[in-house]
Amino acid sequence: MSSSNFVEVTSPAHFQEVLSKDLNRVSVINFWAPWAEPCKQMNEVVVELAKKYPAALFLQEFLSALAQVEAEEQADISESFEIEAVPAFVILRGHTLLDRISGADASALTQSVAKHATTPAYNPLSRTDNAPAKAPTTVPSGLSYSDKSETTEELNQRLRGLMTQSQVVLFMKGSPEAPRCGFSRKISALLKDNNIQFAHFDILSDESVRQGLKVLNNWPTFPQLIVNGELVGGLDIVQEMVETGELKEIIA
Ligand SMILES: N[C@@H](CCC(=O)N[C@@H](CS)C(=O)NCC(=O)O)C(=O)O
Repeated sequence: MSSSNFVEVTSPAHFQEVLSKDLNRVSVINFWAPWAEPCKQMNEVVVELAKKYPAALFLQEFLSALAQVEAEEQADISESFEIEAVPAFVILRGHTLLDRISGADASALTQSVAKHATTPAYNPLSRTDNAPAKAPTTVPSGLSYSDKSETTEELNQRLRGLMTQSQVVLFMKGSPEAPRCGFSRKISALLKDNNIQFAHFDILSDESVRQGLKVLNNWPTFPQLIVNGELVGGLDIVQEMVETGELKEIIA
């Protein structure tokens, strides 16, 4: 049995080359990192899907870059698909985006692959009617704002409540046990290593909190560490404050 539909991506050039070989072929890109526990389970799902759909291509994109501290070292491929946490999946036909799935949602991935890998490619040459050609489906990027009808004032009040739920609160992607971004993984390990007790909030679970905190704290990224209700900073600042002993001072 051939397993040539299961491919480890080695570079952006390799990725482009593989996709360009057959523009009608459906590809499933698995963005994963070894330190993110949910990826292990999803990798197994991907192996099974690759067996079930031999005509589709399953590309494995190992995101060591998301685990690194320097944002500029982020891999080009994950950046171009705006991958902000692992695991994440992108489904393409040729270079056309068909769907994206964020998180360890095995059933959403299975359903999406079943839908796209078995739908024949749209081929304008075989059309027999005069209906206008349909554009490929655009899929929500997963970045949509929460549909809660909350005023800015109410949101800020909720954010202040979350920021003061404990002396030290970490707003992060995922949880300390299952971080979904390298920066969040590093900061929670740093706090644990320094025996700092902290509460955490997964900003990927609430888009209003995610966007609202950026504005309220005037800080564009996560993680955000809050001490005594005030923003201290992200990973770089906290790392520095641990080294100088300053963090322990403000917590004591
Ligand atoms: N140098 C930053 C790195 C953090 C960072 O770049 N975070 C990005 C990627 S996880 C982020 O939160 N982007 C905004 C977002 O995802 O909403 C730090 O010290 O914390």
